[in-house]
Amino acid sequence: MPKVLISDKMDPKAAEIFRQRGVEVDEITGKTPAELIAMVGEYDGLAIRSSTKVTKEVLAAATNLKVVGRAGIGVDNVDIPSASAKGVVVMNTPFGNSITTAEHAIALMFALARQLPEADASTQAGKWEKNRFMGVELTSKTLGLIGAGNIGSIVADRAHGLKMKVVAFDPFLSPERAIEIGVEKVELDDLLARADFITLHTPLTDQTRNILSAENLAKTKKGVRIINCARGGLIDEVALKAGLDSGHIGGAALDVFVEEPAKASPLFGTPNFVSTPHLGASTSEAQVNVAIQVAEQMADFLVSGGVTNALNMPSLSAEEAPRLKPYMALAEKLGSLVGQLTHGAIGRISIHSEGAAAELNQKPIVSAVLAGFLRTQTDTVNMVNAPVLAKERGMEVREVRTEREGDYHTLLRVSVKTDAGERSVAGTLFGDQAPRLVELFGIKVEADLAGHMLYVVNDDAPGFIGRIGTTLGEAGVNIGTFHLGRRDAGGEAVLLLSVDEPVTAELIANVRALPGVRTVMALRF
Ligand SMILES: NC(=O)c1ccc[n+]([C@@H]2O[C@H](COP(=O)([O-])OP(=O)(O)OC[C@H]3O[C@@H](n4cnc5c(N)ncnc54)[C@H](O)[C@@H]3O)[C@@H](O)[C@H]2O)c1
Ligand SMILES: O=C(O)[C@H](O)COP(=O)(O)O
Repeated sequence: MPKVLISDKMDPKAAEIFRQRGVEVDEITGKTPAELIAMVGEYDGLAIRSSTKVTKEVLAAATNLKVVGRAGIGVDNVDIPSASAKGVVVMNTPFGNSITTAEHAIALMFALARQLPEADASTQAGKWEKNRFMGVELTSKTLGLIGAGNIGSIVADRAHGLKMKVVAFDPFLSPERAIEIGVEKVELDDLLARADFITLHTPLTDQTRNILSAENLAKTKKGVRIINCARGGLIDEVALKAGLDSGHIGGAALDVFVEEPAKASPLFGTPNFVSTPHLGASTSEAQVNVAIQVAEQMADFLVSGGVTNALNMPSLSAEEAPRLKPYMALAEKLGSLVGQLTHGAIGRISIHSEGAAAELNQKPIVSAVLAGFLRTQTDTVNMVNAPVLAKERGMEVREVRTEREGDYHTLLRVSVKTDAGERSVAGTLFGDQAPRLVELFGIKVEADLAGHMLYVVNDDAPGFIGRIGTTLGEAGVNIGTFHLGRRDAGGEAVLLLSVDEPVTAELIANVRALPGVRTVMALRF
């Protein structure tokens, strides 16, 4: 039974779903990195929010880990390259807390417009400072969105209801989408110059880090109010403090900080500064959503191989998984066969799906071919890291589909281009389930690729089969299956034998010494 650790505070629905789906679950929150490292080895899955840092060190200690599930959106607390290199799938729940976070941004915008936290503190202190607090209306003001994805577009929708004009800076926003969500797409400098309120909704990347730098803050309209419910690090906090102190910035509300937990920011106590402790996603509705989603996604993956919302692997629905599974087994075997039979650098690998195979999601099939191929070069490859490793090794990966059926109702062909030319192998599924090799380097064969095998290329001549049978018999090696194919009578022939025990170097030497033998190799599947 797979075992999952929930290491951050999560709605109880998550544990309930794991148990219902046959996944054992421990909930242990608040552990130090060292404590997490000591315990993570026993788990197949790790369910987290933003507190648990899934570092390279944690991943190195996670010897059984297959999946990290983020109940939320941001995955900047997960070392995704290290997870991919280790073959660990990383998934998030990209929509479960979007509305809640957008609402928090709107709440902070109101808090700034009417100085609600300061007015509340003063009133509860018995001061009744009615003349001290003078707010601004939101109606007719310009809201500048930096990032107009899921959350940014919900903020835009709510802002329209408040009769605000919305301008957006997002290099990846298409003009059509901008029209659809009712925003004016602008350049950053234009936004900075025009916005009365600015709200940030981008991930933290090398391009967005410090997007509100001292220089850019200086380009804003005097009195601008700024809200950040996305990630600390998008705003230069020192420059923000200076802008608030000088009065150029009329107010700032941060839900997220460069250092979290933020316990001693120089911004604390600054007039017109409002803060919350990373509460963007903290509503009961959002927490139930993300807990249910993450548990279902992780259970799907651990129990039936379905992949949803993975950041480092193609999606594969739990419904698709059973249909794709035999294809992935075939793809991995074909990849492994060409990997074992090919020597030297590979310039290009092509994966051609024909007939029924062409109707399927190709990404998992391609990943499986690459994993099978690269497993002959490295032990650490799997479906997650295979495309990355192939790229690192300079391999060009081509995907071709032909929906028309050829000789077989379904066929996968894997071709590799090396210095010696292009060679290909092809396989089908018998009864839509059992993988079978049907072509090997242009020669028709029909073989099951399983266990220990002996591959022989020889001259097609009478008596050869008897001689090889005798050689194996004398070595005490039992033959399981025997598959033959030949290019033409008297020409090149191939022989694929499955044997019950590993093929020894001595046996290979004995077979190689037989008359007419051109190539002998041991294969393992
Ligand atoms: N405070 C919280 O509790 C909380 C809750 C949920 C999400 N978040 C954070 O909010 C952020 C946005 O979430 P989302 O769901 O809207 O993500 P999203 O991926 O749907 O949208 C992000 C948008 O940023 C845009 N973008 C990327 N690079 C950009 C750049 N250089 N300049 C301008 N725009 C750029 C993208 O094109 C995209 O449209 C994430 O970082 C997420 O972690 C915070
Ligand atoms: O990216 C997110 O989903 C938010 O930052 C929420 O983080 P949390 O789950 O720690 O509240």
